[in-house]
Amino acid sequence: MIRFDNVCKRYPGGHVGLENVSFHLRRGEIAFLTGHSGAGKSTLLKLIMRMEQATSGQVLVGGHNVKDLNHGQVPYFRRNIGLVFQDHQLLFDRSVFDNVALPLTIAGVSREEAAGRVRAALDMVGLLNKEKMLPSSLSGGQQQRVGLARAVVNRPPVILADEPTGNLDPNLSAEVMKLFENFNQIGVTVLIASHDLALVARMRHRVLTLDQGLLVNDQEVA
Ligand SMILES: Nc1ncnc2c1ncn2[C@@H]1O[C@H](COP(=O)(O)OP(=O)(O)OP(=O)(O)O)[C@@H](O)[C@H]1O
Repeated sequence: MIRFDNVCKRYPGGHVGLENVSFHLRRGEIAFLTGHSGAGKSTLLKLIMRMEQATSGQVLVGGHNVKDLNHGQVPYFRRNIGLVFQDHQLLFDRSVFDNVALPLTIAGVSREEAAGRVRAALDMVGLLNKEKMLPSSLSGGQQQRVGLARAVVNRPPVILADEPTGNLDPNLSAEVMKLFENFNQIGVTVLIASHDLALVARMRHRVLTLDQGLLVNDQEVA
């Protein structure tokens, strides 16, 4: 589903983002991406999203080489990928419902059709009874779950998460990780960047480890 073949990324000024990285995340797989600050985790996720382009090597997502996408195809390509961030980037003057509906509104889905999908997504993250509330009245863990519902409302085949539990305490982090596992169990391919090594170890999934742009470890779970 996501394949990197000898991918190098150099930023202007010669900064190394990634150095000769190769791996294959199969359809329906779940994996973590770890490494110290600056190791290249965000760079790797941005290359999958085509927010950055490889300097050399190939990035394939769903069998498509992302470098072949033209400007107009990129927004459609990105609808296949649900994104979850540490700071969840919610709109604080809109209700939970409107926040989750946003990707559907942008895609031109009617409000009636959107309503069913939004409620299904909120149900999956356990927030069905909060749809009319403003994000500011929710806890940090609940806000992160709104972000997760928004990421999956389009039913994307892939979810990418960048430090999704960075601001959460250990119990809430475990709850959010459980939700990623639930999505994975219904067939979604999931890649989660996290520097929380203890949490990653407890989850017992494949771990890709970056160090100064190099993929130094790719550990499958027995
Ligand atoms: N736009 C950019 N221009 C120049 N260098 C960059 C740019 N973005 C990232 N880098 C460099 O690429 C390297 C990898 O950065 P990246 O953000 O991918 O690391 P990371 O593992 O996600 O770090 P963190 O955990 O701190 O977010 C770093 O040396 C960084 O300084």
